[in-house]
Amino acid sequence: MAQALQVKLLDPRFGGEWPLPAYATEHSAGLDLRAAIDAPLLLAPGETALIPSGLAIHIGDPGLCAVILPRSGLGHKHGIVLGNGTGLIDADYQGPLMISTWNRGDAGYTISPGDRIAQLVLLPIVRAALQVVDTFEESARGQGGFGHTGVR
Ligand SMILES: O=c1ccn([C@H]2C[C@H](O)[C@@H](COP(=O)(O)OP(=O)(O)OP(=O)(O)O)O2)c(=O)[nH]1
Ligand SMILES: [Mg+2]
Repeated sequence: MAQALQVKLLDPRFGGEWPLPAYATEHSAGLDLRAAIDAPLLLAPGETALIPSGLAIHIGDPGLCAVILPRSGLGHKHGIVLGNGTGLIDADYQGPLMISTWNRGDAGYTISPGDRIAQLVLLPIVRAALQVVDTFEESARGQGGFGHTGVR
């Protein structure tokens, strides 16, 4: 069962030379985001560029968010990941979806107009109603973290 999601097509190439946003396979979790640029963009090693997706969404439901994630092929083979790690799209955001694209690799990479350079995943979330306390009920983990359970 798919979740209705309002989307504005900000770039006129959608519905023409670019198909409407769609999931690549029947059970893909991510909706690929395209580089809505007008000319090829060479990202030098270490360089970051904020690339428009040509889309705007309005999630609206505070029980949902969306995240922008790298595509594994671009990330692993070409070092093209996100400058902000993971993009979080708030349910009340109505602006253009932007992709912070970072070349973490050691070779230049050229992004062409319309390339699918990242992906969007819609996720359920729970917002916290914070309760300030002085102590927590002791848990087995306590304050252990950052590898305190070892690696083997
Ligand atoms: O990769 C991203 C990350 C965020 N956004 C948009 C959607 C999101 O709802 C908004 C704010 O994102 P975030 O909260 O991460 O940025 P901020 O630095 O906290 O900005 P703000 O103070 O506007 O919340 O920016 C994008 O378009 N792409
Ligand atoms: Mg924020």
